[in-house]
Amino acid sequence: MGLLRWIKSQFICHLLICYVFLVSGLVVNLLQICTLPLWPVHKQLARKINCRLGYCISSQMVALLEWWSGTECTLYTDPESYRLYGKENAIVILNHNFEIDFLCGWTFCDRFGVLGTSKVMAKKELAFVPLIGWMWYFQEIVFCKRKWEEDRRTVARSLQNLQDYPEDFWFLLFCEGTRFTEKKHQISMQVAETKGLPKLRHHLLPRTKGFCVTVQNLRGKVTAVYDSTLNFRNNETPTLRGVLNGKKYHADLYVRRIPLDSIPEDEAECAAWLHRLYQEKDKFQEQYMQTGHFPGPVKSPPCRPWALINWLFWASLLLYPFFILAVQLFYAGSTPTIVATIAVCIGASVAVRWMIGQTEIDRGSSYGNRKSTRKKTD
Ligand SMILES: CC/C=C\C/C=C\C/C=C\C/C=C\C/C=C\C/C=C\CCC(=O)SCCNC(=O)CCNC(=O)[C@H](O)C(C)(C)COP(=O)(O)OP(=O)(O)OC[C@H]1O[C@@H](n2cnc3c(N)ncnc32)[C@H](O)[C@@H]1OP(=O)(O)O
Ligand SMILES: CCCCCCCCCCCCCCCC(=O)OC[C@@H](O)COP(=O)(O)O
Repeated sequence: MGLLRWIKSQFICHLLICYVFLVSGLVVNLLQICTLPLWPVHKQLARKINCRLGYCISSQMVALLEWWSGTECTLYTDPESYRLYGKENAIVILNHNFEIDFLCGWTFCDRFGVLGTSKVMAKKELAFVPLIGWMWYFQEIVFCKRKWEEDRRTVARSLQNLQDYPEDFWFLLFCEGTRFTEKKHQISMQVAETKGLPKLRHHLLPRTKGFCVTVQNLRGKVTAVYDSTLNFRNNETPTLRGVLNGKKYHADLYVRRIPLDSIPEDEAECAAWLHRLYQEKDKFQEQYMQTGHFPGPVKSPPCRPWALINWLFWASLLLYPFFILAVQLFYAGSTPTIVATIAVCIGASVAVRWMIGQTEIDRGSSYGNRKSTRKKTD
């Protein structure tokens, strides 16, 4: 093992990275709370400030992926579409097979300058994840309970709020609604069979309600759907824990730009359109499995320095007082103070482990583990 790899795998490095992340995150969350009085007075300014504050948190994770683990993210797309990325509002559709798929998504957002404004339809449970979930509240993320009877109104309302959003944004939808597992796949294919739909090998059957309501409510604001298919080279199974340990992964993302105007307005047709899209996505994944690459030319955006600069800023601000405190404690600290400090470190470490646990598929929800049935209200 090289020296650098050994250093990256050391607990003390993880502790320092997580310390910067936790403390800066709390500071940012606090600053976000301070913007609350601004919302009724100057909503657009409050939104712009919150985008930049949010960037301070999410870009630290991007920096971890790009600069710490050195993960390579390659984009397969056509040059015509490439010119528009980051310059228009878009709905992004992504497969949901990997623990760090959201992080690769964030990396591309950063490279196209839309990380601060990036949005997602997220399960409600994530709203309670410290720092990230709290930050999302101020970034107007759309939360859903994955219970359509309750979501249909709240989701539509949150989407309508984005109609006057002042900056370009990407709205991410994992239409499969949950991460891929063999069991969930098997069950969703039984559902596909009862609906007379072709079987998918690499995807769960997409849930169409969220997509249709998104298209309906963002029509006029969003100009395109970016159909994105992600995979990792050499059958890598990336984890956030691996990224923190400095492990390098190789992500390949295939993106097709589809004008929103070409998506049917009628709900049933829109749902059928999404099913067809997933059948195509499945073929792209099959091709990737066979050949090791997606169709289309490679047009990767360059890595930008801002995520690293942001991390260096927070690190220089927060690590110096941390070291002073540690030295003072070591030389002059009383036993109770030392014990209390160690307890705080252990607490912070447990908190970060819990947050990382949220990304782990093995600890995922049971959503999609059985066929859900719904009373026909629509
Ligand atoms: C150039 C570069 C391009 C791209 C770069 C890539 C990305 C960057 C972009 C942005 C980044 C932004 C942020 C990223 C950061 C972090 C994100 C992290 C995580 C958040 C993600 C999540 O939390 S995913 C989970 C939440 N989201 C969703 O669930 C969305 C999808 N779901 C839906 O749309 C659902 O419809 C719903 C949630 C709106 C409602 O769900 P509900 O279950 O109540 O109803 P459904 O209608 O869906 O279900 C009933 C119907 O489904 C059939 N059924 C039953 N059982 C199953 C089964 N097991 N599988 C499939 N289908 C099933 C049932 O028969 C019903 O059918 P009907 O015909 O009656 O409708
Ligand atoms: C630089 C700092 C490093 C510190 C690491 C702390 C990181 C905490 C990150 C928490 C971010 C949580 C985002 C999780 C996204 C996710 O993957 O959600 C899963 C859902 O889609 C579907 O859930 P499920 O139904 O369970 O499959």
